[in-house]
Amino acid sequence: MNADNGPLLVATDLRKVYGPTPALDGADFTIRAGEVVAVMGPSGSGKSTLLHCLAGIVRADSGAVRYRGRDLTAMSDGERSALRRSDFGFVFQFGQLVPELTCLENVAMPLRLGGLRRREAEERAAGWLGRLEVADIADKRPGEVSGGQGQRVAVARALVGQPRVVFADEPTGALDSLNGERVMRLLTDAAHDTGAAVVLVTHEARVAAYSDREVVVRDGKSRDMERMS
Ligand SMILES: Nc1ncnc2c1ncn2[C@@H]1O[C@H](COP(=O)(O)OP(=O)(O)OP(=O)(O)O)[C@@H](O)[C@H]1O
Repeated sequence: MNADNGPLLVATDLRKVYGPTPALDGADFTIRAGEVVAVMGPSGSGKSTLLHCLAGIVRADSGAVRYRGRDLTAMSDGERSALRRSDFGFVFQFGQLVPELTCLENVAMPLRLGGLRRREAEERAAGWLGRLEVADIADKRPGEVSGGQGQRVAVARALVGQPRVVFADEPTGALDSLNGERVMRLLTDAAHDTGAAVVLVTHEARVAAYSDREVVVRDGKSRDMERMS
């Protein structure tokens, strides 16, 4: 199904309430392999909740999330975490690197957790640091590098395991515009090269400009024109 670039991840009529607050109120979403889709909308509209449901971090109250034909909402917690580790990568706004580890060790960590030997994991991690143009800070700890460098390390860590989908929630939110654009260019180039899809939550038009397509969320509702029957 995906070999011919069919939908990779499809969400239908997602609903989620937090107490009296409807965070999602009938949200649809579709992404294909290799596509970069920006999820846009005002603050509090439900963008992050949608991303968390798509990634299987949060379970929607109703609606379906199908990933390569499998319904995420019907999986056990263990199955969903295994899927997240094997198929998904994550980049958040900040605070995602382990402060005690070097940048190289941070990037190698997903591979080490997957059972790869240290030497091979670190060789691959070094390759990704080079690709993200931060090879020179491999031995520094996250507290010793700039915000832009740290985000490039986080992107390397998200991509090192060759995920099929990268979930990025305001990945440039803490960066100035020059560094933000650099991170977006490196993230989208790397994703296009590896064929990974990117779900990019942002409220900034200049960040969304790096996407192939935009989905707008308003009051927990999203319209996805690409939705397949
Ligand atoms: N864990 C939670 N507990 C309670 N309410 C929540 C929780 N997560 C989200 N909400 C509420 O759900 C609604 C949607 O939040 P969400 O974070 O998805 O919006 P957003 O569009 O990503 O916002 P922002 O752009 O400000 O990050 C908001 O009213 C928010 O307060």
